[in-house]
Amino acid sequence: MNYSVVIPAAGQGKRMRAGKNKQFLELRGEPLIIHTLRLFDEDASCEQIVLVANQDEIETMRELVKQYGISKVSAILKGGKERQDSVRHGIECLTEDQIVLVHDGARPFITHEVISRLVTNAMKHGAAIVAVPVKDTIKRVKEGLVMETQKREELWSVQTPQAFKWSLISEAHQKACEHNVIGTDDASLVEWLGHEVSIVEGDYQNIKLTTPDDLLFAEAILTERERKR
Ligand SMILES: Nc1ccn([C@@H]2O[C@H](COP(=O)(O)OP(=O)(O)OP(=O)(O)O)[C@@H](O)[C@H]2O)c(=O)n1
Ligand SMILES: C[C@](O)(CO)[C@H](O)COP(=O)(O)O
Repeated sequence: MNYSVVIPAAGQGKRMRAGKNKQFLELRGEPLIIHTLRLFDEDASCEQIVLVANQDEIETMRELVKQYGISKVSAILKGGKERQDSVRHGIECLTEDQIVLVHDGARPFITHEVISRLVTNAMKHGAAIVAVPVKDTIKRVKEGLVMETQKREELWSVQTPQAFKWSLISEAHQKACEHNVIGTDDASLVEWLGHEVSIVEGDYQNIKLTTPDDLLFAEAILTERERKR
C-alpha cells in the first residue's frame, strides 16, 4: 500500500544548543534532514513527501532537496508555532483516501521494514504508531517526591512514524485546533477523538536527535549500519 509522508522540520532545535536548527547539522557530511528525507525517497511505497519548514528556511530546504537529488518532495510548506501546528499544515495539503505518515525530520534511523509493518497496521486499524517497550522504571514525581511507580509492562516509549487514514488524522487535527487541545504526538489527538491506535514494535535505534548526546549515539548507529552493509 502506498502512502504520503508529512515531515515536520520547522523547529528551533533549542535543546541541541547548536545555534541553528538541528535539521542542518551534518552527520557524515550530510545535513540531518537529508538523511531523513533520503530514507523515504528510497522507500518503494512512499509516493510523496510533504516537508514542513520554517518560513526563512524554505529556500535553503529547497536548495538542499535539489542538491541531494531527493525526488519525492511535492511541497515545502511553512511551519507553525508548535510541532502540532506544523503537522496540521502538512496534513491540510493532502487529500482523502490515502494513508498518511507523520515522521519527525529529526529521526533519521527508521527502517523500511518497520515502515511496512506500520502501514499494514494503519490500514487495518485506521491509526498505528511505532513504539518500544520502556526499559527504565518510570515514576510519577511531584515537587521532588515520588507519587507513584507505574507498571512498566504497560509502558511504551512512542516514536514516529505514526500512520493514519487521512480522514481520521485530518479530523483529529482540525478538532484539536478548534478546541485548543495540544498533544505531544499526533496519535494522542486521535485517542482524544476516541479512536483506537495500534502499536507496532520498532527498535531502540530510531532515536530523535534532541540533545548533544544524541549526536554521539547517531555516529555509533551510522558506524554499525555501514559495517553491516
Ligand atoms: N514548531 C515546530 C516544532 C518542531 N517541529 C519539528 O518536529 C520535530 C520534533 O520536534 P523536536 O525534536 O522537539 O525539535 P525542535 O522543536 O527543533 O527542538 P527543541 O524543542 O529542542 O527546540 C522536529 O523535526 C522539529 O523540526 C516543527 O516542525 N515545528
Ligand atoms: C512525536 C514524538 O517524536 C514522539 O516521541 C515526540 O513526542 C515529539 O516531541 P517533541 O517535544 O516535539 O520533541
